[in-house]
Parts: sequence; C-alpha cells; structure tokens
Amino acid sequence: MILQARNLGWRVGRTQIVGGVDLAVHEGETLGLVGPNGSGKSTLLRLLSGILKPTAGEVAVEGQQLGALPRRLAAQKIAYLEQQADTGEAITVRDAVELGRTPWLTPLQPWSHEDDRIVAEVLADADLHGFEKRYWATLSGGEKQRVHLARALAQRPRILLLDEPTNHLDVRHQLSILKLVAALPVTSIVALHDLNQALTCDRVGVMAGGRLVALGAPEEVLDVERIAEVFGVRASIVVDPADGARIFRLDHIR
Ligand SMILES: Nc1ncnc2c1ncn2[C@@H]1O[C@H](COP(=O)(O)OP(=O)(O)OP(=O)(O)O)[C@@H](O)[C@H]1O
Repeated sequence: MILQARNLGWRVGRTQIVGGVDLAVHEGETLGLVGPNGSGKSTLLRLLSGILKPTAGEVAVEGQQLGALPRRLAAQKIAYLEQQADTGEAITVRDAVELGRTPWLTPLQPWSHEDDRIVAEVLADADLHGFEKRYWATLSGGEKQRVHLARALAQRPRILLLDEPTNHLDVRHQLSILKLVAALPVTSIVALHDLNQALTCDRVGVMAGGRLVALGAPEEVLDVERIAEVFGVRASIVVDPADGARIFRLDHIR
C-alpha cells in the first residue's frame, strides 16, 4: 500500500469533522472521493497530505508515518492541490510552476536542465503553452486552476491529492485533466462533485457526515440506493448505445 489511513480523525473542540477513516490506497490507482458539501472530503485530503495533524489515528506513506517525515521528504512524496488556492504575490505562471520543484532543490543540487525539462513538460500537460510570462493575478479561474495542477505535477510526487481539480474548468479541460491524471504513473485521490466523472475512477470512496461510508468499484459503490441516501437525489442510469458506457441522470426525489 502506498498510502494508508488507520482510524483517522479530526475534531475541533467537541465537534467531530472526520472520524474513523480506514483507507488503503493502491499504488497507481485513481481514487475518486465523493460526498455532499461539508461531508469531510477536503478535511480528509488535508489529513492525508500532512497539512492537518490528525486528532486520532495515523497516516502512513510507503510504510512510514507521515507525521514523522521531514516536510521536504513528505513534499517529494505528496503533492496537494487545494480547492481554492490563491496567492497575493506578483508572480508569473512560470514562477508559480517552478515552485513545484522546491522540494527537490538543495545547495548541492541546484536548478538544472532537468528541472527546466520537467517544468516545460507540465506546462504542456496543463495546456499552458504561451502563458509562461503572464502574471497570476491576470489569469481566469480555470487558467489558475491549471497552473495549480502544473505546479503539483512539477513536484513529481508519488501521490497526488486533488481537491475538486475540475471545478473552474471548461468541458474540454475537465476531460483532458482527468484523463491526464488517470494516465500518469502516479497514485491520485481526487475529490469530485460530478458523479459521472467519479464513474471513470478506478475506485470511489463516499464520504457522509465525516465518515467514509463506502469504498470500492465505482459501479458497486455508486448505486441508486446509496446516491438517494447520501445525496438525497434520484439517480437513474442511462446506457450510451454507442459504447455501453453508463451515465447518471440525476433529479430531485419527489
Ligand atoms: N476549522 C474548522 N472549524 C470548524 N468547522 C470546520 C473547520 N474546518 C472544516 N469544518 C467543517 O467541517 C465540515 C467538513 O468540511 P470539508 O471542507 O472537509 O467538507 P467537504 O466535503 O470538502 O465540503 P465541500 O463539498 O463543500 O467542499 C464542514 O461542515 C465544515 O464547515
């Protein structure tokens, strides 16, 4: 297991925000995390990233306790893309993406051609060609989102934690980014609101009330009864006759 959470929890005062999460993530898989607003997806990702210290349980990365890893080493292993990350700094797109290389640089191993190559590659992956010299503050929401993704990819992590990476993106970029993440030789956990996007993941975890209430193959976990129970909506499954793909149609429960 590349990432493992045992009885993971986080509380503020007496309020339990996330509790009792047991999760074993397989190397190379793309795990989708779905759940209603406030169900604890972001908090769980923050706990798995090490940004938030658990108040119960533990996280292990490649068998090592995350809390005991030096920050630099943790940042070489895990990249975390926050939901509404922003920066007030007057930096360019290229500066922002280059920051992703920070965990790998030392006085003995300064910036090299290899770092230039990686930055060029991730700028292309995130479809940011021609944006390198633009200032962050001048970008649209979707362009900023793609810069954040490029920065996370430049980190060349073993594990990529993405909090709603598609929420500002147009349809083409939503599709290309999810496809890119699935094709990368990296383990990814992706919080998503679109249940049809979740269907394309290797496995899906469902959060409700701070608990991981289901985990497994998308078609097993996202069944009509669970969607009604967790999201309070009626789902019907439509099959595309062209290729047999399943698509959710969602409506209010009357
Ligand atoms: N520092 C905090 N103090 C108090 N409550 C908090 C704190 N951080 C998070 N919460 C609460 O914990 C719950 C879970 O929040 P979280 O952001 O993890 O949910 P989420 O599933 O990511 O939601 P969304 O889909 O809206 O992004 C929410 O009700 C939120 O208000």
